[in-house]
This record gives sequence, C-alpha cells and structure tokens, in this order.
Amino acid sequence: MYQPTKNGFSTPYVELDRQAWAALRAATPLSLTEAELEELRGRADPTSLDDVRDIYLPLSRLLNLYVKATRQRHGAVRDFLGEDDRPVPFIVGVAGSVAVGKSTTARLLRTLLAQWPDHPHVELVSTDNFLYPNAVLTERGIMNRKGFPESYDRRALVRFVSEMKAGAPKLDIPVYSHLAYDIVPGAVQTVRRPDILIVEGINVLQPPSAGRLAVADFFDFSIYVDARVEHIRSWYLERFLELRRTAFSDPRSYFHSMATSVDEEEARAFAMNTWRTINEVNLVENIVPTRGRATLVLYKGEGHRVRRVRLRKT
Ligand SMILES: Nc1ncnc2c1ncn2[C@@H]1O[C@H](COP(=O)(O)OP(=O)(O)O)[C@@H](O)[C@H]1O
Ligand SMILES: CC(C)(COP(=O)(O)O)[C@@H](O)C(=O)NCCC(=O)O
Repeated sequence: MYQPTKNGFSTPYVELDRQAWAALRAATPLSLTEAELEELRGRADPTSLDDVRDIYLPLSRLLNLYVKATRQRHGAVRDFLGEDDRPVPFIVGVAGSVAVGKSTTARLLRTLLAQWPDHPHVELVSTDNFLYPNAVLTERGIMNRKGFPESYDRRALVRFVSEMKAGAPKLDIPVYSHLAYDIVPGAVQTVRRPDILIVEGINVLQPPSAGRLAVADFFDFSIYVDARVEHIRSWYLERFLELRRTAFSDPRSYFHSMATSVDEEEARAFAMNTWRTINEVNLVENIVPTRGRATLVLYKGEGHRVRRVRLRKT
C-alpha cells in the first residue's frame, strides 16, 4: 500500500472508519426493503439493511456526484469539438476475490443507483460471460485456471466495454451459467445503452499488457472489495457447503455429484483444494496486486461487515 511521505503532502487517499463513512450518506434516503435486499444478496452473504444504510448509500451518493461531474466534463469536450449532445454511459468496475461478495455489492449498487432520477437505467455485466467455454479451456490445458486472466476472452471484453463507452445502442454478449459451470451455447445477454454500466469480475482492474487497452481504461470509477484471505477462504467454503445443500442437488449442476455421491467431509476437502490451488493462487498473484488501482476500497472483516473505506481523492 502507498506509504505517506513525511513532508505533509502525504497521500491522495483518505481512509475512513465505518462510522465516519456512514455519516457521508447525508440525506440519501433508504428506500430498499428487507425483502428486496433478500433478493439482491448472494448465497450465505449476511449483508444487512444496516450495511446498506452505512456503506452503500454513501457510495451511491458519491457515485451520483461523480456521474454529474463526468457528464459536465464530457459536455466540455463536446463543446470544444463542436459536437452534438450524445449519451455516454458512466462505467463502474467492481473487483475482488472469488467469494468476497462482489456480486452482492454490484447488484445493490445497480438497484440504489437506479433510484436517482439522474440515471435510472443501470445495467450490470459480470465478466464470467467472457470466460472461454470449458471446451476451449480444456483444449488449451487451462481448465484448472478458470478465473485467471488467460481464461477470459479479454479482447471481446475490451471490445464490448469500449463499444458501450462509444455509445453503442445495444450489444449482445455471451452468458455464463454457474449451474452448468460453462458458457451456455447460443445464449445472449442483451445490454441496451445504460446511463451507468457496472462491470463486475475478479480481474477487471488488471493492467493492460504493453501496447494494449484493458477494461479498466474505460472505467470512470472502480471499487475493490477486500478482506483477509482467511475470511474469504471461509466464505468460499461456507458458500460451497450451502450450494451443496441447494443448487448442487439440481441434476443439471456441474457439481451434482458433490450433493449426491460424497459426504460433507469429502465435499469440504474438494472445495478446500479448489480454493487453495485455483482461487487463492489467483487472488495472491493477480487480484490483490490490482487493489491500488481502485478508486475506492471496501475493507470487510468477520461476517462480510465493512469496517473501513479507502477513497482516492484525486
Ligand atoms: N458453483 C456455483 N453454483 C451456483 N452459483 C454459484 C457457484 N459459484 C458461485 N456462485 C454464485 O455466483 C455469484 C458470483 O460468485 P463469485 O464470482 O465467487 O463472486 P462474489 O462472491 O465475489 O460475488 C455468487 O452470487 C455466487 O453465489
Ligand atoms: C466464474 C469465476 C471464475 C468468477 O468469474 P468472474 O465473474 O469474477 O469473472 C469463479 O466463480 C469460478 O468458477 N472459479 C473457478 C474455481 C471454482 O470453481 O471456484
């Protein structure tokens, strides 16, 4: 992490504890109900209405200010070029480990941001839609690297985000199914030009390779959801065991045998091995090193509770 220097002009970041951050909600109203929150949060994710109030409403307020300021900047460039008014989606990236709760954060933001009359149309895209199909990963010998940068069609992902930013009215993208653990052949998600596009995925803050562009180059704001490895490991395990009791019992689930043919101890050992050999390696090698690039970091402790927030001011 960036260390402040001793000359007083210490750091472009500000770090706030939960209470100080919560106060920045100002007058932003809480209009989400417990039932709506239940729909939005992920499996085994205890995010509460207190968290919405303390963490996500201030964030929604900050993003609303960012959107307005960014529109002004676009207007200035248009005036300079003598161009007509043209809608440009504001793009938010949400990064962090597998099982850290990115999708809950992203879904909550989609709902809260859409409540502002300034930007009612918010679209959410998960980067898993840009994973190569299992057949391609197997052919390339990287089926055990799912989630690593090379397991994504990064060119297609960058093309999608850059075309959205350029104002494309509607784009179709592939669809990934966690149930099938694969890309669904022939399925598409249609993304219509939104006011705000949220792009959520473990690798969205990856820097570009030399001479290329990365998705993060198109972000107007980015969020990194952070927690200690030991916490994330236990959230991954808990979720796997919860999925074993629920989603995996569907015969179409890729992990069906985990629900029917092995006992809980074996399932736990399988999940632990997947965590240790794939997700933790990816976290340490590829994901944590991108944290410094985020505009905002949410630091979670025990039970997914956000304890601190770091914001890059400039
Ligand atoms: N094997 C699985 N079967 C069904 N759903 C899953 C499976 N793995 C993950 N999910 C769901 O997919 C979503 C994304 O998970 P993940 O990429 O680990 O990110 P995060 O936990 O940070 O949101 C979560 O809502 C999770 O509950
Ligand atoms: C699909 C994922 C790579 C997450 O992708 P993302 O939406 O972050 O791009 C991840 O959920 C996953 O399946 N990892 C592979 C190892 C595992 O089964 O946990």
